[in-house]
Amino acid sequence: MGARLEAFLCEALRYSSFVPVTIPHATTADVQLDGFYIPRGTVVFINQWSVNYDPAKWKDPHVFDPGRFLDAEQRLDRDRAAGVMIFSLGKRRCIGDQLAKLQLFLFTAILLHQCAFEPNPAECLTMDCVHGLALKPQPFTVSVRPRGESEGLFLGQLQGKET
Ligand code: HEM
Repeated sequence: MGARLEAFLCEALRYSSFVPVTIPHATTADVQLDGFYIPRGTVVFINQWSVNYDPAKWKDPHVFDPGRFLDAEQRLDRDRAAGVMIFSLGKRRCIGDQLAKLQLFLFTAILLHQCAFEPNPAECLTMDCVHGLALKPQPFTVSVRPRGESEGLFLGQLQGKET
């Protein structure tokens, strides 16, 4: 279960690429890179979206497929997971990446364990987003209800039993 959730989150980060380009930086010296000359003081971004949708790196990049991160034994393929670029690269890469991944895992696991989600049938779901430094989903509504009431799966009930 843990590996499947991790794979799902990797694919959500790759597919959404919700930080499509990184914070701008500038070169501090003239740079020669892959045949390109970049003069000192040039503003540069990393296009994370293009890395996450590179067909040479990802099979069918426009398909949402968490299974691409699982190996034959259904374990998380850590090399492949590390290939997703959302926290940038280099000296100024995000320092909160491990904390962010941990929070995403716990947050999603608890929500999925405790709640059932249903989309609003009156709304048409879309991957179109509101553009900015980070991409945000278009406004949408969702029904959330507690899961497993009769089975006593609620966190509060479980905690109540322990005390
Ligand atoms: C999924 C969540 C997150 C994403 C996608 C993300 C992504 C990024 C990106 C793309 C950068 C820019 C790197 C660059 O300048 O090239 C960045 C920088 C940074 N992030 Fe995050 N971040 C996330 C969560 C967090 C968290 C939870 C923290 C702190 C606890 C954090 C702290 C920082 C800091 C301090 C920088 C600036 C690093 C520097 O300029 O040296 N981030 N992040």
